[in-house]
Amino acid sequence: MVDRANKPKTLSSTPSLPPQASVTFSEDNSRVTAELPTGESVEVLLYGATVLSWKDAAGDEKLWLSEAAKLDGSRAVRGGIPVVFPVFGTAPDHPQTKSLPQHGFARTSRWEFLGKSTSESMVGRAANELTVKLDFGLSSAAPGLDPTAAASWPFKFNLIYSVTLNRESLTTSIVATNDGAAPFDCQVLMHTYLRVKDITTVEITGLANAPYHDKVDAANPSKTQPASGPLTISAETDRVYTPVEDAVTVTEGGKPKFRVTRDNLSNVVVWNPWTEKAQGIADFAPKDGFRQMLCVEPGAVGAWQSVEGGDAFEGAQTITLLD
Ligand SMILES: O=P(O)(O)OC[C@H]1O[C@@H](O)[C@H](O)[C@@H](O)[C@@H]1O
Repeated sequence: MVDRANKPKTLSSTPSLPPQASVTFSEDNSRVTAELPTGESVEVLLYGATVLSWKDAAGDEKLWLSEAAKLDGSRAVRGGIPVVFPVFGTAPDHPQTKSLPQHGFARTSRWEFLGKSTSESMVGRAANELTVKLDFGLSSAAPGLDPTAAASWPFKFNLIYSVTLNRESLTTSIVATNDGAAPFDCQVLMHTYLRVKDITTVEITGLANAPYHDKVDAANPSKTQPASGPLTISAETDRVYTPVEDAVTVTEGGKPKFRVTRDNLSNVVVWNPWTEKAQGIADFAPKDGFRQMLCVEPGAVGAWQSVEGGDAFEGAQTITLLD
């Protein structure tokens, strides 16, 4: 074989397809799971469009889910991220929503999976820009709508709920459209159960000077968070904050763990049932599981959002992993 001085270089191999996120359904079509090629994953139950699980590339779970949570559509899921709409808690004095069950009907309706969008077309993007978005829908005409909703809330509405997984964050966003002529009032909240290792070493910052409604202290509910020092949890805590800042940070053992950023959601509820309350919640297990959870719930619940016919309310949270 003649050795040529200017022999052509070996052709680089044919460009392979960029890595893609996978989206799969459970056999019974009750759940959809998305996984990035780098290993991060999110699992959503169509019942409630409830995010059940969010794992990082190492497989570490970021959300708390009760061992006794019902996942068969018989009741709202205890854990993960239930969607609260159109009422937070109950509102006996609010004529439009007074007949609705606690936290409304979005978390007890079966949503439709509308589709996925991924970053697969974004050739050349860095691995940390990989993303997959799952869209879910629920409307007043949907077959999966909780029958109590149709009976108690006679408005024409359309909800789109999107769950977006990135390598280091999870975003959930909602668009609530009024498809009818009559205006409706609503409240929206994402009831996120964050998983922690030991609640006694958890600190929450980003609430300085925030007014809050203390649901545990019925006699004296209107308070303000001090200007300095983090919030720590050492007893039943159930507070509706109206923070000045648009993000709260959760640290554990002195290390930043989660940043929860709100977009057009002016409140954040901080909830931990602690010992006695956890005992009384039938689907809360194990009973000392309150030590491994902290609810940080971005929402628009301090006031009613009035949505005119043809208009929409939009809000989102992004939870970023800091550790
Ligand atoms: O038991 P549920 O309906 O899921 O509600 C759990 C908690 O949800 C929180 O958002 C409320 O502030 C608490 O008051 C409530 O106890």
